[in-house]
Amino acid sequence: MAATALSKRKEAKSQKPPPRKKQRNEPPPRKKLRNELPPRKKLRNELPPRKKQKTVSFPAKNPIKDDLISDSDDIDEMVEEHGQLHEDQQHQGSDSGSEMSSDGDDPLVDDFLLGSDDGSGDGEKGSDLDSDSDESDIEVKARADEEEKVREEEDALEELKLNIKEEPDEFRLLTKEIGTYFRRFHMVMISSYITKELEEEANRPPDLQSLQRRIKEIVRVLSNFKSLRQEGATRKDYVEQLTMDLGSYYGYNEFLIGALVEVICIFNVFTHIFAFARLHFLQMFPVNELMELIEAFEKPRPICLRTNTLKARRRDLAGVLLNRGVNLDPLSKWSKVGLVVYDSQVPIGATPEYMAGYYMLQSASSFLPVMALAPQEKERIVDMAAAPGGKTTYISAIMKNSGIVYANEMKESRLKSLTANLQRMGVTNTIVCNYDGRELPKALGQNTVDRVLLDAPCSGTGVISKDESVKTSKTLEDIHKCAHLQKELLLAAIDMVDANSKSGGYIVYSTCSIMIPENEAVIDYALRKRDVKLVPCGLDFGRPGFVRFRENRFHPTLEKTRRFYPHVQNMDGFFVAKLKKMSNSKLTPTDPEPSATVEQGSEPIDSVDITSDEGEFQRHSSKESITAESTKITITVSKESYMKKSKESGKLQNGFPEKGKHVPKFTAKYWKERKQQRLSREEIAKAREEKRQTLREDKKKVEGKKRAAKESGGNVK
Ligand SMILES: C[S@@+](CC[C@H](N)C(=O)[O-])C[C@H]1O[C@@H](n2cnc3c(N)ncnc32)[C@H](O)[C@@H]1O
Repeated sequence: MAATALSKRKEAKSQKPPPRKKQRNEPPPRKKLRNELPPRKKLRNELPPRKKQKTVSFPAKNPIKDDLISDSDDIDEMVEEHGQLHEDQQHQGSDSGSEMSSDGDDPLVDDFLLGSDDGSGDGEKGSDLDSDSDESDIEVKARADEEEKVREEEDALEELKLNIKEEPDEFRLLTKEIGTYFRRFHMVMISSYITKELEEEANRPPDLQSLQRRIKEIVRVLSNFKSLRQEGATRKDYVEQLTMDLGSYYGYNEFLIGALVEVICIFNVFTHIFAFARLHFLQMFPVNELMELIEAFEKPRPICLRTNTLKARRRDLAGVLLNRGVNLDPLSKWSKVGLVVYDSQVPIGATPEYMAGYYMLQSASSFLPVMALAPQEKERIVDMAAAPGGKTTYISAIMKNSGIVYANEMKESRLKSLTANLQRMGVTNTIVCNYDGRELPKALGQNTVDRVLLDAPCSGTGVISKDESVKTSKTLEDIHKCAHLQKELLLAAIDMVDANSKSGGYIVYSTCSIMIPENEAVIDYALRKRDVKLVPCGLDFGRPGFVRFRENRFHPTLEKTRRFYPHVQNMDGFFVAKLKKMSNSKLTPTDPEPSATVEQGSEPIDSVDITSDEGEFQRHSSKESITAESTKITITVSKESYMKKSKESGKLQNGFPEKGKHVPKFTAKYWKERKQQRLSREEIAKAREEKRQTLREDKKKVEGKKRAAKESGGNVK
């Protein structure tokens, strides 16, 4: 019966003009809900605020998903417009921009209760009443009363279920732990209900509406955990459930949604002054930021174009395009050549200006690595992974077509687009190569070029809005593979650069991935394997790179790298690092601590083939190594012990431990040892001070002698 009543209502709704939010948040049973749902004001807090688009707002790709963060902005207006909305709905249907969720005093509820004229189930019932029937008025009324009674009973049952799993104030997190909790108190029915629910949910296709409701609720609880938490449930329970629900709702595989949660959490944990330990992660779970990131991946980024300064000036180009009906603006104050396109009456990739090579269609994030590279005229530069040439053509433009750019692309099929773009843009200083980037040092020579750009092949986890398949296609193994290739490519890039270049000696590494193993871990690896140091990217925005990941500690200078996020900069997720080559020596420098040299009789750390990411040792400039040698202080770990340790603890692969293996690399013991090494530093300082003291005394003696000689009128040698 309840099903019939509900389906009637649904049928009726479907005949209405498109009431967006109404459809999504199909109202729970009517009368009861009106009284029991929390007041609408509460809802404002439960939803993460929508990040205002900086330049241009785009239509939501998926209005249902959009709703998760947009509701909060609209609620106030909706409250105010309630009366008006109700009227509008009656007169024109409900396609007003002001939609709301089913929580709170939904106008929909009133609408229904008042018996809308939309041909809904009630409408049908009304038409029954009005029809020419042989039944008397009393019989009809009695039947109606009876039906109403039955419906109320069914509603009450429904409501009971809803109270258990859906309604905000009565929200219950279904976890096995909670099941156990109830079992402890012999509440067998509830316990088995929870277990059954969890099992059933795992086996059926995702119910988007209830997932959406639950996500909202968990977000709300996590935002005010102390007062809203459910007895017996830990924050971890909520976070785990949220991660799973976000995965199902937005269509991510388990690995990737977990990785996103981690990226956001690490950032917040380690940039908050009070967060000293990873444990704090759950105490300050940045749920709003997570929602913003995930939502940002659901929306396209602004369309941008880069003026080709070999052929045009931005002002002139903007004028011509405006005349063609392209609505645009300068991209941002950090770029002198970028334009952002709001909308266009012509296909922006097929205008005569595009064909003539006056501009390149390019995402804003793609400008960044080239800006960091800062090419100089007449230099020799390598673009190691160049197709389709967005960055190569920018480099050549900055160089004003002088010098040489080696534009390398391994995939033959992609050479076409690369050469076509080079031609279209009027680039004449480029040699196109077709090598595996790892072989390039052999082909072009070691220590022969001024700068290298490695815009590395990557997992693409920063560009989910462009390629949704990333959500489900990427696995831990893919990240491993990418990271491995990236490390090899980066070492090759470093090997090509001449550290003695008058104008250069730089390597820029970038990816459109937000995975730490593809970014910070790769740079940290290079720091350990070559004589390079990180320098500022020259980009005064973006977030600093991570200096820790799980049990890893990266070199502290990793904070000079830059991360860009769709929900923060309204750009694709991106990573940029700039390295300066300090010497052409391939000998990997030793520990950064000036106090550290290698144990007598053991191989240098550098000669260990570290295929994994774990940076137990951080690199140092050759200068530091010299200091280290001169101080002759012993390091605590040899190659043998390193290998032994790796074996014992299970290797980290590209920053991730092998499945099922926990790798406690940076243990308390390790840090204690480091501290002890630091004590050695004090010894060095003491030695230095003693030396200075001796010098001062020598100087005094000489001065004394001078004075004496002066007084006696003689000379002192
Ligand atoms: C991120 S895309 C480069 C985009 C390009 N820099 C641009 O701005 O237009 C990475 C490129 O690396 C190429 N690639 C993959 N493996 C490579 C390797 N081993 N050596 C060189 N290039 C490789 C891919 O075919 C792809 O074209």
